[in-house]
Amino acid sequence: MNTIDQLNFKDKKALIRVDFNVPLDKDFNITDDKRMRAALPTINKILNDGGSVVLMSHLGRPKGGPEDKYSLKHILGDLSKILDLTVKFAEDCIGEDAESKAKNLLAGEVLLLENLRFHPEEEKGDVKFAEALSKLGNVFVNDAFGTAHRAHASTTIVAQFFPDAKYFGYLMAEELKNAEKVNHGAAKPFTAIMGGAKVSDKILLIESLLDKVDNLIIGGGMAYTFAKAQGGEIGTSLLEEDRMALCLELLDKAKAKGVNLILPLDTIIADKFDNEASKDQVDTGKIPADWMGLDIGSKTAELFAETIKNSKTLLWNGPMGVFEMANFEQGTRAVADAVVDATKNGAFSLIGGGDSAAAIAKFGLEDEVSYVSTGGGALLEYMEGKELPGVKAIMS
Ligand SMILES: Nc1ncnc2c1ncn2[C@@H]1O[C@H](COP(=O)(O)OP(=O)(O)OP(=O)(O)O)[C@@H](O)[C@H]1O
Ligand SMILES: O=C(O)[C@H](O)COP(=O)(O)O
Repeated sequence: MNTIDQLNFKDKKALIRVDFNVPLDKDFNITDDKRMRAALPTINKILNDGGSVVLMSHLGRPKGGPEDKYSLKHILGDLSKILDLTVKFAEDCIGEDAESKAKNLLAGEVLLLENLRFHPEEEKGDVKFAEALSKLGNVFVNDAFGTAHRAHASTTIVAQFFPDAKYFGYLMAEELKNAEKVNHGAAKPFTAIMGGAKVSDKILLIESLLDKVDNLIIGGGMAYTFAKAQGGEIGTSLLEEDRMALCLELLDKAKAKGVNLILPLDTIIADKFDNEASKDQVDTGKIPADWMGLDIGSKTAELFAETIKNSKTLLWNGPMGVFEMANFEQGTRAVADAVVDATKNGAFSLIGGGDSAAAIAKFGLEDEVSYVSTGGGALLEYMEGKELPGVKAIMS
């Protein structure tokens, strides 16, 4: 793998694609800076070699033009603090000002470019736009694992302007190494834990996992569509009616492939979507009308934990309930604790997806699992067996 270890960056100007798409609150405070910290080893290696760094990223999903709330200037202060130097800023990611700031950058200095997605050409993968970006450095480094599934100008197309000078950053290499441990040659028993809101987001992943795993645990909002498809009553719980037939198909496929597909037995129900709602615990297929399932029940938590603790490889994507509300976080916490126990007993545990990573961070367990990915969609697509365009562009 072509990583930055193969180059001494002395007097080089590295154009680095990072994924600084971090969550901001309404006052533009960063609520989780993990993705920024994860890029530090790459940036520091280049600076320590005596090189300079031009950072490019997107933030959010602007509608094709500048929008203040998506400006990367909001993260400039934190980035300077984390790097312990004053990061410079270019108010447009291409053009004269960016070019002259990049050109005048001295060894040890860092320039951050404004949000790439303020130009619609970025998401279109426009070649001219990519060429304009390529003028800002003489080596291209891709360290944006979280965005590697997008064939955008800065993640993919720009690489063609650096045929002999394109490298993976350390984060990218680490993410791929850990994802690979699960994707190929995972130690058995291999258990995947799927949760989150929707079946439709995870269909391809579930289908591809059925060829690899011994156990497939399904919790979270998506479990109610399975319950309803099996003839259960689910009240006002999350339901994707048009996916019920598919759920039955997945159950059949799991059976045919000898995969132990485990669904919730019981559910914590609420009379409204509110932390202060009235609560009760019932069997998953017997939820009264007007009540909704917001977490797995205690029997289910025990059942899931038992399977998890007996596993040697674990992939977890998606929370078991509405973990953001303290009264409905128990199931997710129980699964997190079981993943930690299994890891202590020698299992390899990979946590992926924005919300599962947020849950693990909320419980303070980030250092107790094997690896927490910075990727959401990118990790899912990789696990589905798709080639990531951002990765391919460096390899080819
Ligand atoms: N029973 C439920 N009812 C309603 N919402 C739920 C339920 N269980 C989980 N959720 C919600 O699902 C959301 C997470 O779903 P999502 O599919 O986005 O998870 P993820 O795969 O971890 O993250 P991402 O795909 O964003 O990287 C959380 O906000 C959580 O509150
Ligand atoms: O948060 C992510 O998953 C990445 O930054 C990609 O963002 P996108 O889904 O808006 O392309």
